[in-house]
Amino acid sequence: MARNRYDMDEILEDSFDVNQLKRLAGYIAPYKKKMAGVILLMLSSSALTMAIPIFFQNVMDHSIPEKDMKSITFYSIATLLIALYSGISLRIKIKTMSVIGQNIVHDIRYDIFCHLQELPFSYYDDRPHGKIQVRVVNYVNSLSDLLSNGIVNTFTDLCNLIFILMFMFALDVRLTLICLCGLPVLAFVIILIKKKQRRAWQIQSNKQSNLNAYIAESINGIRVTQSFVRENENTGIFNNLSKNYRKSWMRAVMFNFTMGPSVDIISTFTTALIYVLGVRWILAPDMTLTVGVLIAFTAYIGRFWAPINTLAGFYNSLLTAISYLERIFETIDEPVGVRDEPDAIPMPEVAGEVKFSHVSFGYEPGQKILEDINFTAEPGETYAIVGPTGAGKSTIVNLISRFYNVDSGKITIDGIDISKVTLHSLRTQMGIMMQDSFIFAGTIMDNIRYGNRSATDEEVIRAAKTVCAHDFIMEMENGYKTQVNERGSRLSAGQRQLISFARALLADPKILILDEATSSIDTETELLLQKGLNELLKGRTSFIIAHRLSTIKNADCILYVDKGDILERGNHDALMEQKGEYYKLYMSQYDFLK
Ligand SMILES: Nc1ncnc2c1ncn2[C@@H]1O[C@H](COP(=O)(O)OP(=O)(O)OP(=O)(O)O)[C@@H](O)[C@H]1O
Repeated sequence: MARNRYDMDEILEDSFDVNQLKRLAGYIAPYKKKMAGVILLMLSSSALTMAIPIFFQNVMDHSIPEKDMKSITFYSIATLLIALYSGISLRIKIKTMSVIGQNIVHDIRYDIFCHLQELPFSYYDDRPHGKIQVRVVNYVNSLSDLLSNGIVNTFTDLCNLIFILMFMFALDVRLTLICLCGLPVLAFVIILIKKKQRRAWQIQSNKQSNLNAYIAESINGIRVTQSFVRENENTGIFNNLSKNYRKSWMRAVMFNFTMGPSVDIISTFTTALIYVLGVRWILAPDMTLTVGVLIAFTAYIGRFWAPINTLAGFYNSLLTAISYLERIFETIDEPVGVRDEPDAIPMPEVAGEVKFSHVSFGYEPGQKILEDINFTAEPGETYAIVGPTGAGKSTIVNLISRFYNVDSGKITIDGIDISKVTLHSLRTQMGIMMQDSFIFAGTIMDNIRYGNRSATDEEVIRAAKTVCAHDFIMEMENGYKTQVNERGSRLSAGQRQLISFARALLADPKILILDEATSSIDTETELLLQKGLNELLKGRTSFIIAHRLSTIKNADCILYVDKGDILERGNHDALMEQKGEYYKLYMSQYDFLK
């Protein structure tokens, strides 16, 4: 999917791919034994209930005329027992199938989530996150009914139909043929609306996705919305999207609603015809039909159309589910752009030499963000990357952690090409602090420990102390046990950065990447931090991106990047002497501070 927005529909598949159902069958397979048990149970109960109309026929044609109370009592008790057996079977079916249905839903959702964990940043860059959520939550949920009831009901109803037809044929062939006349009419209705119905559900799934995307975006952007007093405009956009969703849903569901009434109309017509002809045959001089047979037969007609109605319902849910399945499997099939090569080896413990050799990269095909980048950071060196906004600084460090693969050239660590090692072994040797210091819902302790799950409380506290986060944490009501919300909304931007800083340091990495790590920290804290930082940078290869140049003056090497190219390189003094771009940038900040 090229870049998508909340108001852009996703591309709709034209023809239905049967493989999707095969894949769904793969999820159902582990439960097939239990399902078969339920189907058998339901079939036995149906077979028994099927005998009830025959009981009626016998009572009407024999027991009542012959005043045989014994057989009437027998048929009554048998009918009661059969009803009891059906009730218990139904209860077992509902319970078992609900559990199985929810298990399958869980399995599918688990697979999508696992896959999402591996998908490259570019996948998330390209679409609204709400459109991803809707697949994991709503679309998968929508399969639940189909999986818990649909499949078993379809099997049992198909078998029921066969049973019923056998009984009906045994009772009266002519009446059965009249009843069957309705089926071609129903098939014609299905063929007539099938294509439109499928498309309507696909459109509905798109509109639902758009609406979800906008809700997610609005929640994330609520501060900006309220700051710029955009509430009314946003409500208007939401209103439109919601109306579009309602409209698409109404249209899709209208097709579904066509099925039930069609079945009803067709069944009423055939039943009426059966009554008319049946009564005629009863009244005929040769009396080719008895009253008992007609009564028993009409009881079967109801049972004949009931499964057809459920099958039509199943067909509806199948068409609905298919439009969701397309999206679900599309997500699961999304290629993991950055993944371990089949022969990837674990990266041995590194000393920390990072080398870029003729590296070029662009986020989109044909676009160049970095062009022929070359540099070598020796183990333990601190590299600062500076330059104007959008120059490509974050892109360089993202490539070191292999969040994206390079288009050409190579990046090596200690001489080993990073594309040839496992991502896990590579990233566990890096401490990365990105621009958006993401805070997860949980305690502050958990958030710092995210960098190293085996760290003790003491180690967490030591890391926090080093980055000067300890004091503010201790001032909070529960210290390290204080609960913070997702995104850390109750923390200041600087506090969030300090926590992420501690998280990166706790990983005790050989390679440290700090992307704008100190941009929201006040100058006083930064000075304090600098001391701890200097200690920590010792023995680690570090890449620091900073707009505030005072923080990187001591770097071993400063790369001045602009438009994806390294324009200047050297330490602070050398670059100042050069009186080039770095000099201008530094002086402009210096003048500004004067
Ligand atoms: N995910 C992305 N998809 C497409 N283009 C991107 C993506 N991320 C960044 N870019 C583009 O790549 C270029 C370099 O971005 P980058 O984030 O590396 O800049 P930067 O130097 O770190 O900027 P800043 O100082 O503002 O953080 C910019 O033109 C930006 O628009």
